[in-house]
Amino acid sequence: MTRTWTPGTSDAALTAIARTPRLVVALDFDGTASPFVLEPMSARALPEIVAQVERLSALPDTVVAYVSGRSMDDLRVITEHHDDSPVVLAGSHGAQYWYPGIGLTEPVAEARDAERDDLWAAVRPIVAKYDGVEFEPKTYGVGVHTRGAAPEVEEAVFAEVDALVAERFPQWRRRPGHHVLEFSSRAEGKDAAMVALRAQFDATGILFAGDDVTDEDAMGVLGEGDLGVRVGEGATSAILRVGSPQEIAPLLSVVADIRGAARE
Ligand SMILES: O=P(O)(O)OC[C@H]1O[C@H](O[C@H]2O[C@H](CO)[C@@H](O)[C@H](O)[C@H]2O)[C@H](O)[C@@H](O)[C@@H]1O
Repeated sequence: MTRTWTPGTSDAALTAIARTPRLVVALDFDGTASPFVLEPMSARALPEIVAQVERLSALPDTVVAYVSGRSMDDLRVITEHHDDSPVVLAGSHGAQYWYPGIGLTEPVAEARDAERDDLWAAVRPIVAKYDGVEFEPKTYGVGVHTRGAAPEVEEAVFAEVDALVAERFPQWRRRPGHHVLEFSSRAEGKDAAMVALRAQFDATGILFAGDDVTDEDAMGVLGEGDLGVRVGEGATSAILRVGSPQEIAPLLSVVADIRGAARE
């Protein structure tokens, strides 16, 4: 049963995750660390969340990761990430990883670049026909954005792209999101990212926060000792729910306060 967390209140689940011996704090980016904006590459994490990410990253046995559907190159830009950062990145819904001291890890499977280029070439003219619809090239596929489009336009362009992919690229994974429809040649979801981060850092607990359908892949593999936090409305298997990205900063602050005090 999901319960709503209100900033300024205590919660046993936050206390428990803060006290886990080796903690990974994994944050979805768009809609969780960053409020939605019209232009995808202008999205940035809220400054108050960045401050808590820095606090948590400085604590012993504590790792912070952004786990996103963005391609890694774009994720590094919008998180203002640098080569000396302690922050881990998982991009392309868990198909790409950047670790401190290691950098970008090798892809675990071949990219299907030629097929992806064919997909781009087929999708671009569809997108161009509709007002307010944008094309996002992605390392393993494509995103079709409709945040700036009328509802009937969104319905029409998604139907047309769906029909194209069903006919020519039927194996590609479909992911609907907030005013975006994506297709990827890679099957990994954020569940894979939880497995990878747990193994990489020998985590005894993962705090994962996310706002979207794709984030429920991650929520679904959290277990005893972990904590899922859903941002905003929607069906979820998370333990806690907050109203908006603005409530993620106080939540992280509670965890950092308890964890910092326990390690003094
Ligand atoms: O896994 P996430 O980090 O949540 O990424 C999911 C998709 O987010 C991006 O699109 C969303 O955010 C945009 C910027 O705020 C917004 O304009 C758009 O309407 C949203 O759907 C991103 O562009 C996609 O590549 C991500 O997969």
